[in-house]
Amino acid sequence: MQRAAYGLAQAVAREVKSIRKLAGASVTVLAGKGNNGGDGLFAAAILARRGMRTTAVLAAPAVHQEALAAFVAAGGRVVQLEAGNAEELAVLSAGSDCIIDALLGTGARGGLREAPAELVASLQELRPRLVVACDLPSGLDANSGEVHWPVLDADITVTFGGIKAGLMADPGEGCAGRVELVAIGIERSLESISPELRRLTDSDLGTLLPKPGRRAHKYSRGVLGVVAGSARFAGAAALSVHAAALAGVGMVRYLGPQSAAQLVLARTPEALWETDHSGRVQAWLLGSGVDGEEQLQRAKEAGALALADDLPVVVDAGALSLLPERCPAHWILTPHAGELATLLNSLPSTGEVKVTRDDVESRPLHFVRQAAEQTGATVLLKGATTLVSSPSGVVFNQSEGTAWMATAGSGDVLAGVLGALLAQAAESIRHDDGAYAALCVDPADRWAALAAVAASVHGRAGALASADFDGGPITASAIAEAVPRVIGSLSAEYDPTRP
Ligand SMILES: NC(=O)C1=CN([C@@H]2O[C@H](COP(=O)(O)OP(=O)(O)OC[C@H]3O[C@@H](n4cnc5c(N)ncnc54)[C@H](OP(=O)(O)O)[C@@H]3O)[C@@H](O)[C@H]2O)[C@@H](O)CC1
Ligand SMILES: [K+]
Repeated sequence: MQRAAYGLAQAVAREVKSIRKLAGASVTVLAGKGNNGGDGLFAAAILARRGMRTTAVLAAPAVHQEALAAFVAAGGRVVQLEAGNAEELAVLSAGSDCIIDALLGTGARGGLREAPAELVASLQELRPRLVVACDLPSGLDANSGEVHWPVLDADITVTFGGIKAGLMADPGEGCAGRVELVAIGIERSLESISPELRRLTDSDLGTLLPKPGRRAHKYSRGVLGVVAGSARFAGAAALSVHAAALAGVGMVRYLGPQSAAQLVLARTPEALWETDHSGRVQAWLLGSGVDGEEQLQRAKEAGALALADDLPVVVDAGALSLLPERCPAHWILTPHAGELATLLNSLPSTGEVKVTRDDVESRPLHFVRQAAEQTGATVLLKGATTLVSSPSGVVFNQSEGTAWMATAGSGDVLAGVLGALLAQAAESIRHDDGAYAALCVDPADRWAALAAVAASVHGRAGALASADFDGGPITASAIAEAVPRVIGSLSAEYDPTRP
């Protein structure tokens, strides 16, 4: 507890010092009855000894006794939250330079209630200057990221021992601000526990990104078959094919109506327009912008071929209604929240109660796992934080993008990037050359890991494209154009171990 409190106090002191002098600055700790409140009070005691004006708002009649005694001994002021004074204390708290939210931690059941809920709801409206959450924002479920409102949005969450899954999955991640990890001596014992969620780092991405061998040629690099776009949504075809080409695929075979093919070839002359399914491919991308009987039929035929040949497939948008009864794990579905709700409702196993888009947005981790388990496919749920669930229940998540990426065509670019990675890795991933094993990714979860690589590359490309405009808005085309730079920055030019 002392290590946790010290780490929390250090983070608060650093942040306050970036705005004003520490001595004389004010901090209010909102303290609940459990050890989370204890951490907050011990941290505030350290800050009081460093010259800060400290106030503790006690949210329960009895709080951590030792921590309260330390706080009082350090000169802290104590006020008791009661029915009737929540608004007054919200105004008092919002006037301080920093608020530490230590109401509830990992021992919470459900969210804030009664006076603490009123206090936090009022505070949220008052927009405090700086909020630091102790371990996690109070009201957030540490294991799932589900949120019991009201929650005080944090600028920084200082979390102890390990990053909780709830800080990496929406909507929780959206309330947590920047997450900082403080070591408290339990890290070794956590190593044997398999994590609820995995996030790939720069070096993981560098390891898993497919790279050509030195004597590679276009066919050995992987060919992607694409059934995307339609006369109505020709742009989706152009974007997904272009993104696939930029993500390093050996070649793209495009199947679709002439009007869409013209746009595809104008944008990506490297692609081939095919009029039947006979050309060899290593992976398929089906569905982005697919509309109308004729193009749906092409997607269906490609899906049947992929099943027969045991090839990996990206199943996007319009093709999500074409799933076989049971998909293999190397079929990667890429729905957004609304599409995932529709997909779940179409499955016989979902039952009577319909899933809505709001349900998926409130419990994305739960529903992405459910979809993967019920379909047998790997499911990539698009969002500010993208979650990828393997049918085994192992979930990866990546969150490198920017809000500007919520723009038309962004999903088509992601589908293209993922298709390109699948085509390149289709062979090597099955007999892992060591890369997946080195990262402790089970064979069953390799497809999910590769999909997470695609989500990360896409997110990073969006962030990079926006940075080119000083953080300004971007188009889906700009995301695609940034993909080679992201891949270049993460991986070597070629793999010396491959022919
Ligand atoms: N684990 C570790 O190794 C370390 C943990 N550390 C710290 O401990 C924190 C976990 O502490 P914790 O277990 O005391 O839980 P916490 O959330 O503070 O209090 C829960 C208490 O409140 C109550 N309560 C429950 N729900 C409620 C609700 N909705 N509304 C109101 N009350 C509610 C419930 O009491 P009950 O009502 O059951 O009597 C329960 O006893 C963790 O987040 C981290 O900060 C660090 O110091 C480092 C080492
Ligand atoms: K907290």
